[in-house]
Amino acid sequence: MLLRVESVAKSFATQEGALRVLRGVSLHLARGESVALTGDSGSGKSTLLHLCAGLDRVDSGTIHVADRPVTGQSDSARAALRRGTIGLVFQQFNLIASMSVEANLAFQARLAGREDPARTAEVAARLGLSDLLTRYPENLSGGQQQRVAIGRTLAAAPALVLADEPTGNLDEATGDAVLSLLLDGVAGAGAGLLMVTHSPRLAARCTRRLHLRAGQIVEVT
Ligand SMILES: Nc1ncnc2c1ncn2[C@@H]1O[C@H](COP(=O)(O)OP(=O)(O)OP(=O)(O)O)[C@@H](O)[C@H]1O
Repeated sequence: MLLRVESVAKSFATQEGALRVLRGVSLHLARGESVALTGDSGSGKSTLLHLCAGLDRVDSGTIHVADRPVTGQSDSARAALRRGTIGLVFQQFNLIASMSVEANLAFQARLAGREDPARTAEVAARLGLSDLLTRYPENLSGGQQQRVAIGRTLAAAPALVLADEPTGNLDEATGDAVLSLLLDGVAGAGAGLLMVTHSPRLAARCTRRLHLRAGQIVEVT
């Protein structure tokens, strides 16, 4: 199993006391699956994604990615797992402003120890970025920037892609096109995708849909 989340609980301390955001969340995601995670604003979607990425710590429960534990690990061990196995795509494109598109595309693969110019070129071609390689992020449209962010992730060949509203900053038509590239790229690589989205329309394009309600997962069929 590529992603295994078992009975995860997470609270945040607030001025009104502990806010129990996740109350025993379990989910499984296999290779080749794309799973949409929907839920009302504040239901804990981003919190769950961050926990899966090892960017935050659970209160209780366990998370494994590619059979390796995320929970109960040191910050550096979680960072190493993230670098090697997980690709992150956020609503904010998070490109490195001082680097060209080509350097941005290669950056994560290098961090993962998997720099592969042929794969990077192929990903660039597939995402329609081949003519933009020498540009800098500030000279790209939003849709182009997000294609670079997705390309950067795919060029590193992660087993699991975690995406938080990856098309949230894009207009509908551009977002649809970018999501197609993300879904095709993940499926083509035999990876798995967990994608947070507000949009039932976008969620319907994934192979499976989960909904967070009152701190727990409900499967939507
Ligand atoms: N570091 C934090 N400290 C305190 N509260 C937090 C923290 N992070 C998140 N929260 C709270 O936890 C709840 C869940 O937040 P989260 O961002 O996971 O929701 P979400 O479902 O992704 O929401 P949205 O759809 O609006 O992005 C919210 O009430 C939020 O205010």
